Amino acid sequence: MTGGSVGDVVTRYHTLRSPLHLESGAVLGNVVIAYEQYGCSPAPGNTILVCHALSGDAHAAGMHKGDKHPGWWDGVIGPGKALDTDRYCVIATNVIGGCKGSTGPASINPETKLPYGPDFPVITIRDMVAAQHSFLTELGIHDLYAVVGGSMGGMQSLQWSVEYPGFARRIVVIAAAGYSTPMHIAFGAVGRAAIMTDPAWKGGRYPMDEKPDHGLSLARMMAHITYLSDQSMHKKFGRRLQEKTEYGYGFETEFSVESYLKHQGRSFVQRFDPNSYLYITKAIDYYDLTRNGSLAEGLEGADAKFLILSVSTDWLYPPYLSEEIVMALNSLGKDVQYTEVMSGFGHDGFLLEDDQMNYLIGRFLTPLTVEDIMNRDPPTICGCATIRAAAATMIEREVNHLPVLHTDGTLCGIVTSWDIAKAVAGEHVKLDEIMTKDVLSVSSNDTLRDAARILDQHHISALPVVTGGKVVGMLTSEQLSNIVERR
Ligand SMILES: CC(=O)SCCNC(=O)CCNC(=O)[C@H](O)C(C)(C)COP(=O)(O)OP(=O)(O)OC[C@H]1O[C@@H](n2cnc3c(N)ncnc32)[C@H](O)[C@@H]1OP(=O)(O)O
Ligand SMILES: N[C@@H](CCO)C(=O)O
Repeated sequence: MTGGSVGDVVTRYHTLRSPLHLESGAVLGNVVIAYEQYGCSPAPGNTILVCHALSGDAHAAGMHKGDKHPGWWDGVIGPGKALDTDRYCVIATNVIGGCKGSTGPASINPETKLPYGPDFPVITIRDMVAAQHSFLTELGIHDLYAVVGGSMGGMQSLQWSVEYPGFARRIVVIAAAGYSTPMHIAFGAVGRAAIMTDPAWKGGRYPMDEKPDHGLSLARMMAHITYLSDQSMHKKFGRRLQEKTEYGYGFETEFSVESYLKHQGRSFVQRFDPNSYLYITKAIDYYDLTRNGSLAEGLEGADAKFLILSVSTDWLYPPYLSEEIVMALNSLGKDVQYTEVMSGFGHDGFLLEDDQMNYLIGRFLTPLTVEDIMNRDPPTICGCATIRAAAATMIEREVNHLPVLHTDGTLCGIVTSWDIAKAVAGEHVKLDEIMTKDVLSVSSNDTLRDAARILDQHHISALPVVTGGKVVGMLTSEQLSNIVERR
């Protein structure tokens, strides 16, 4: 699926009119939410909220003037892309606790006129979602077509489904989990230790021009390894040596992977605040929808259609964590679709596999309808015709089903090749004697899932497509199976 870009964009800022009552019991006032809005104007049922991962922000798509890279999910958001801005209003926000415009530890505490630093209250994924909900309702948005997120964004998506059941009709959870595993917590702990043991950290009360960048850089270097895969690292770096760029243990050369990680560490400290890293990784570690006993109990209240996606080589959020979500949702009878995306990129695959993300998310958000695959010129037969004439038409047009029409062109029945075989055995002559009069049909904008459900429930293999009483097409189980094979 290709598509255009949303073009030049700007980040906007909204100050919440009401204070946030956080899960810890703390109250956070004067909360600013940084956001970007793309595509259509928000209207009931057309707004999609995009939730970012650990180091993401509100700049999900388009270009900021002067930047060399677009927003972090530009490949999936835009005209004709999965998050189709010709069809939807797409909004991305920066989470509270972040450092890209929304209120976080680096924001000025109105009481002290100094950065909050360690005085910033502990925040959770639930608090992030509550802030998004307050923001949206203050913008006059009281429902969502979908919430879409990867990694920590996927945790936010899941939280949306249980915190505000029914507010969002569709929930997309990518490369995520219903809880943080001990391994997640372990990586978070080492990253936080790297920051807090940096002498420049000063208990979190560091001057903004003397941040513990060394510790933050180390935290990012380690975390970034978890976003890649053994396969992608072999391919990207191998054992290549390259000229040393800076400290390299005194050797004249260093491995390509060393240089890459140092680059990622260096560029990360330019755009991220160490205290935000502490608060957000802690929020990720605290995330646990199983805390009331099981994931199924944690998801019980959810009211939405779900798409769960995992990445085959993701060893930070391995597919089993997504499969657990799917099994929990299935056990609750929820409407859930699941795909393991085949990718060598590891966890960050959800940021790189644009074609697969566009296809899978696009098909879920904007499902194929009957009109997309129906036979638009189906042969029909008049109810006054003979069985012989119907048989001849089926042979000539190589079909097994014929919608039967009244003289005014409206549908009055359907006859199948099996009906005709029975008729010949029973020596019937008139169509009226053998056709099915109580005809099941679909409309052109019904989804293929709904059509497939009718075919399956009634053990039939074709459905006339009817608009205004007139037959405008024909959908057969063969067309549906062709679609499945092409997927
Ligand atoms: C998901 C969210 O919510 S937002 C967060 C998304 N953004 C990030 O995580 C930023 C850091 N993460 C990344 O860059 C991720 O790897 C991705 C998925 C976003 C981008 O992946 P890729 O397109 O494969 O880029 P890659 O990871 O190779 O990094 C490319 C950069 O590394 C540099 N690089 C590549 N190899 C080397 C090397 N051997 N030595 C030094 N630098 C190197 C490139 O020059 C390039 O520099 P740039 O950052 O100035 O563009
Ligand atoms: N690499 C992305 C995904 C992490 O889960 C980020 O830094 O946010």
